[in-house]
Amino acid sequence: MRPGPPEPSREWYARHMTQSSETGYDVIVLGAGPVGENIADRAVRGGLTAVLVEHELVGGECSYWACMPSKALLRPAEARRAARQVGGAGEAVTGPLDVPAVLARRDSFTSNWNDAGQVEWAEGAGISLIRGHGALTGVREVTVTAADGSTTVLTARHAVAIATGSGAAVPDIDGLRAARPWTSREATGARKVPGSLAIIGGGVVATEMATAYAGFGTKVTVLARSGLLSGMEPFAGELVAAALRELGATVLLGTATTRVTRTADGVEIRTGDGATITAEEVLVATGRTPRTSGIGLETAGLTPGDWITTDDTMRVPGSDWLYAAGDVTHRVLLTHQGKYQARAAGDVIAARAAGAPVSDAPWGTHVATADHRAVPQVVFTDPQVASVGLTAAAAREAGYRIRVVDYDLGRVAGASLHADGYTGTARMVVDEQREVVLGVTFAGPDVAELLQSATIAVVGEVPLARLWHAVPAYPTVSEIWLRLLETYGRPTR
Ligand SMILES: Cc1cc2nc3c(=O)[nH]c(=O)nc-3n(C[C@H](O)[C@H](O)[C@H](O)COP(=O)(O)OP(=O)(O)OC[C@H]3O[C@@H](n4cnc5c(N)ncnc54)[C@H](O)[C@@H]3O)c2cc1C
Ligand SMILES: NC(=O)c1ccc[n+]([C@@H]2O[C@H](COP(=O)([O-])OP(=O)(O)OC[C@H]3O[C@@H](n4cnc5c(N)ncnc54)[C@H](O)[C@@H]3O)[C@@H](O)[C@H]2O)c1
Repeated sequence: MRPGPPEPSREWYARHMTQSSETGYDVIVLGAGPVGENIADRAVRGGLTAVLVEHELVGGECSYWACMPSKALLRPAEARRAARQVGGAGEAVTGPLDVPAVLARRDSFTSNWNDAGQVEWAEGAGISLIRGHGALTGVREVTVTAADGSTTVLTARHAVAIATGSGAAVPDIDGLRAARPWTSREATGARKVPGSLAIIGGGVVATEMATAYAGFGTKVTVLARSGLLSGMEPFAGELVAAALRELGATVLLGTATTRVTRTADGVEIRTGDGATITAEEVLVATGRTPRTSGIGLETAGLTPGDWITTDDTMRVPGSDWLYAAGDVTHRVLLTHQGKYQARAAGDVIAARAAGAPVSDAPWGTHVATADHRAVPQVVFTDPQVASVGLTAAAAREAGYRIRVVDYDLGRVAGASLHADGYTGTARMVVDEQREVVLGVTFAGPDVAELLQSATIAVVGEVPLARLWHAVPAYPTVSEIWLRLLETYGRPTR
């Protein structure tokens, strides 16, 4: 079962190539994922010309093999669960998921792995596009090799921005590569669901895909070498592990994978404690690797295969023309944060080109300050986990004097109305010295939309005394804010 989109053919490349005699642009952007698109867009809005170089699909990983298809696979089971958790409605939802319909809906979100819509958007935004593999070949110079082997040398008047993203990392586990494992691409692009699926990893991809496939009725086994979602508050991973087990998945924590073998029936996996797990397919979900090989980094004094370090304006230190943003920088591997970096990069490139003032102090127009301590993320498991800012452990490690406030989400009136037997936890991490919120985590059904309130509190460094005046409507789940504030106690200053 090797699902997913076919590689674009030569004819396809030829049909979609933007023919252009123009090879000089103000800005060249390598990689047309969500981040590259936004760098180009901001540069054009700033009065510059920009070209995107893309060797696969315009829209990148997020649109075709990551955010969108994964959420499309998760949402139907979540909607079904939500209805079933409300007495009176649940009785009307008795059948299993219609898996072919779920896959068909997923296909509509990936436009059947056709990027015509995104190409149209780029054209409308005044951005040029060149199909092919791009590589730096000199200062402000990129050479693009098309599928037919022809090359075009592009020169940039102001900047080259690298937004080539990341690919799935396949760790050096005995036999794993030879066993032809699924990566996130096959898991999000599957045409049929396997009867059983083993998942190596305990992070975001592992937990989301375990939730999706368990919801389809696949027999899922998660092999996590430590806990689940280990960078988050501990209760998040515990809640997700319990929910996965309730869905029928086997969750093995503290379990190393030592060998993987493909057999006639699927795969056989040996664990560190000597057990053998069998499954039809194995998904490796153990993090990402930068797409920085074969893109000429050495011409700029950087090391191919490494993540690219930048300053907060996304410029590579020591260079006045080379920028990078998105996954390839390893700052934060999330679409929304990469696009935020892209807006800073596109705007600062335009400002520098115009000789305009650059606002690069923390929280200025041209910097991605939030990357350091105000990153929002939703894990779309069921229950969901939504977090922003520092966890208690990270805040302590950073030297803050903190107070941790926990509250049982199920005790909030709006939550009990939202779902019968609502179970969840909220945590607020407070900087005791300034009495501002450093981080918030919500874990529970449908908490995703609560997150932006927390992000605003963290980024705005809104004093708790003022937050008392942000009154949540009754009876919404947002009343969790009132409960957290009451539990902390009203500041007197
Ligand atoms: C399964 C999964 C689910 C995810 N879900 C979410 C989510 O729900 N929310 C979220 O915020 N993030 C999510 N992410 C992370 C998100 O996908 C990435 O953070 C995001 O795609 C990064 O965008 P990017 O533009 O930096 O890179 P990419 O999306 O990887 O795009 C890079 C582009 O560059 C092109 N390219 C690379 N090298 C070259 C070259 N030499 N020449 C020409 N073109 C080149 C590639 O073909 C690609 O189109 C998920 C990731 C995975 C794996
Ligand atoms: N909803 C979302 O926002 C979303 C969804 C999916 C992915 N993503 C992003 O994509 C990125 C990649 O996700 P991911 O889950 O692959 O990475 P991750 O970093 O979240 O998790 C990697 C997991 O693999 C384990 N691991 C690493 N090396 C291993 C090895 N050699 N053997 C066994 N286990 C090993 C780690 O312990 C961890 O549990 C993440 O940074 C994530 O933020 C985001």
